[in-house]
Amino acid sequence: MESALRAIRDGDSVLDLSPRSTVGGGVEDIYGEDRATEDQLVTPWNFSVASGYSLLRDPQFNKGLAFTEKERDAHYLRGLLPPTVFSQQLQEKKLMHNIRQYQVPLQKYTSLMELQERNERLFYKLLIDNVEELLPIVYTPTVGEACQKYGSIFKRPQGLYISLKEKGKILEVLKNWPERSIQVIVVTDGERILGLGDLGCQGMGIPVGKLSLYTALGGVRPSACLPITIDVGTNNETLLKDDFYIGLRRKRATGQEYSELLHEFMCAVKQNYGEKVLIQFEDFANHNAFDLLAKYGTTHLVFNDDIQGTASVVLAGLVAALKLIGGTLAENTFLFLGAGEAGTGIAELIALEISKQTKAPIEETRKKIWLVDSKGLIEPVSTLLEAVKIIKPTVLIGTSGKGQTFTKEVVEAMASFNDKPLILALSNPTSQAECTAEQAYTWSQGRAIFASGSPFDPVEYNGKVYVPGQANNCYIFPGFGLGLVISGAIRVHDDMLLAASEALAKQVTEENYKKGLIYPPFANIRKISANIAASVAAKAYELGLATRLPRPENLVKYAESCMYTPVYRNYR
Ligand SMILES: O=C([O-])CC(=O)C(=O)O
Ligand SMILES: [Mg+2]
Repeated sequence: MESALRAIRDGDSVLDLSPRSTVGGGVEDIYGEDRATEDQLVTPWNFSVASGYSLLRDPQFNKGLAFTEKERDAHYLRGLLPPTVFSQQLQEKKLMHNIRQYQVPLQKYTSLMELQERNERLFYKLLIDNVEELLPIVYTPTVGEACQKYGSIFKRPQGLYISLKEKGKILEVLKNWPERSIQVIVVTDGERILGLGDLGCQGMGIPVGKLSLYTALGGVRPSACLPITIDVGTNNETLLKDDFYIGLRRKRATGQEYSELLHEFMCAVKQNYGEKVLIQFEDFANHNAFDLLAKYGTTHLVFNDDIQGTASVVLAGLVAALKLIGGTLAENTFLFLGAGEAGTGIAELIALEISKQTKAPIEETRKKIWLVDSKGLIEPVSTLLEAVKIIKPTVLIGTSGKGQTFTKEVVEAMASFNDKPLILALSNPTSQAECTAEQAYTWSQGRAIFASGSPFDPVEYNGKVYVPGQANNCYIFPGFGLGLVISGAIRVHDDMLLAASEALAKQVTEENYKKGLIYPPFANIRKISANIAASVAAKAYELGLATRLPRPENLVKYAESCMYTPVYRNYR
């Protein structure tokens, strides 16, 4: 019943997930409640029409001062609001004015989170209309600081917490979440939050932030998004001793204890939401990230943003950069600092793309790609600087999670044998960036093409303004996920990552290139996402992995028509 209501309410929704009619004219019992026997537990959900005071307290429906005179009469709001009626535009103007008064980014973050919990549509209106200004607040880098202080700033839960205490009961826990038509889950276990390390249960800020971008940038409706944190403990001693820590006070579970909880979770998700729910893994530690992707990639619709999303966004930047530096991908030599999720993911995708372009086997194409980790593992090279001097890469990519590792000497060496060295400092947040934009431009005498994971302001050097790019996976994952959702895809395939990459690179205009940009501006991100979604969906159909049949003819138009818009709805 609830999903039927939801489908009516969200006329602009991405997919109609209302219960299917059966052949006999009845309604399919998707949640198995009609068939439940006495000893099976069901949740006694009760849904009613919100009005009056409770309508003002419901973030999905609240419009604050924007309720019209007619709505105030019809919904028992008289006297509960001051007499003036504001437009959504005026509300937006007021809020942006207020947010700009705060000097401290974390204050901006908490005020935005409070808005999200008070008036969801207004929150998304702000985020969409002011994306370049607000992205660094709700997302990298401020979200990192928010996670570090999550215990202190925690007010209301914004997602599901599944801890070892819930072992054996995960399906029940999923049923406690008030929404049932879930299309995208972002899940973390908090072990490697950005480049900040193990933040345990406080990692929740990441799934919450990523999903708000799924809605704002990718147009997946908010009620279909579910943030989840799996709490198996933390090895962060500071948090374990912190009075305000919100998670389990124990060391991380590993081995069988860990994999059993995750397996129960993965099974419960599929059982509860079906085959087409996308599970995005986020900020797991390396070993678990690779294992989970390999283990569930063949049975579930899973996507690891740190491995696959980052790979796709970086490949797009490289393809675009070739317009500036010339040559083909295969003619370049790549050196990575950091052989974890991002480094390995990017390296593999570059090798795959080169192999497709040149028809050379991937074992061959991997040979132009070098990875160095923090211990300098390629014998006999022991430092990054030595590696740079010996390998003479054209492209240097930092994915080590450690700040200030692209030193002056390293950048100067890159600039000594490259006319336009391509330098990507991808570690997040800003404090972990391998070098700053200013350092890259100054040390290369303004010749570097630079992009970073976290945003940097434009830099003036020798009277010229350089605009750095932001090679962040948020260019890819919202559109990628939308493409999976609108095609009803049931598995992710590497060719979809290549399709997304290509679609993103195509969005870079001549005007952008003239400014030295290898990524398009975020201001157009919804159009970019629709194009990425269309390419990913097209690939899903081509590979026979799509279930939404027949295939819509114009996939870009279809993607656009599916995207959530945050304008207020009128209430009867
Ligand atoms: O969150 C971001 O900005 C990018 C990302 O996935 C990470 O750094 O883990
Ligand atoms: Mg991440």
